[in-house]
Amino acid sequence: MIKALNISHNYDKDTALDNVCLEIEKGDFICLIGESGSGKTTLLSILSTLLKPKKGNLFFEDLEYKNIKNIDEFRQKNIGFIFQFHYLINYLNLFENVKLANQKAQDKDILKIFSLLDIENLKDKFPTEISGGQRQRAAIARALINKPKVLFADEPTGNLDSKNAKTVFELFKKLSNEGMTIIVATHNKELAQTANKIYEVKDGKIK
Ligand SMILES: Nc1ncnc2c1ncn2[C@@H]1O[C@H](COP(=O)(O)OP(=O)(O)OP(=O)(O)O)[C@@H](O)[C@H]1O
Repeated sequence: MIKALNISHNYDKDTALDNVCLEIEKGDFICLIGESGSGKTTLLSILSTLLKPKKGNLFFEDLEYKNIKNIDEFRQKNIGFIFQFHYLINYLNLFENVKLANQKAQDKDILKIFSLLDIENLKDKFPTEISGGQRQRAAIARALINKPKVLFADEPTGNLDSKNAKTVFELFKKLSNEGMTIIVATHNKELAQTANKIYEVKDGKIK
């Protein structure tokens, strides 16, 4: 699904990623673990096309990223993102937040995803009226509405209690079993065990 060849990156002088090679298969559920500052977010940002690497080559299903003509369309079709902070819009209810991410989405499809995440009864609530775990599930619904081939998540459970965090990882597992490729950066080594592959990032390299 994704192939990274000799990816290096630096922001200023210090190396953030050093010659990383990685192959990710369709349906993989991968956790990137490692100390703060090791390079997880940088790697996730590069793999998800948000950040252009200084060196190396990246392929998505044999298409080289630098040959992608319309990056917005590419992202919309293929890639979903979840961040530590949900970034939902407080003035819109949960249903409207998801609809905003895909104006063409059918109402029934939004409700189906809400039901999968067990938040269908919250569709009319605003982000300020629900718990952190519920907000994060709504952010996941927003990422899923475009049916991404690859879902990236950067510390998606950093704000959640252990029960909600476990639910989120179990959902990732379910989605990967259904064929979605999932790549998650996390500090939580215990939750990382839910994944089918764990890579430790250390000093900008994959150990
Ligand atoms: N925008 C930036 N400008 C300058 N240096 C940066 C920037 N973002 C990251 N870095 C540096 O790049 C290196 C890798 O950072 P990165 O955020 O990828 O690590 P991380 O493993 O995700 O850390 P954390 O677990 O704390 O989020 C670190 O040395 C960091 O200080």
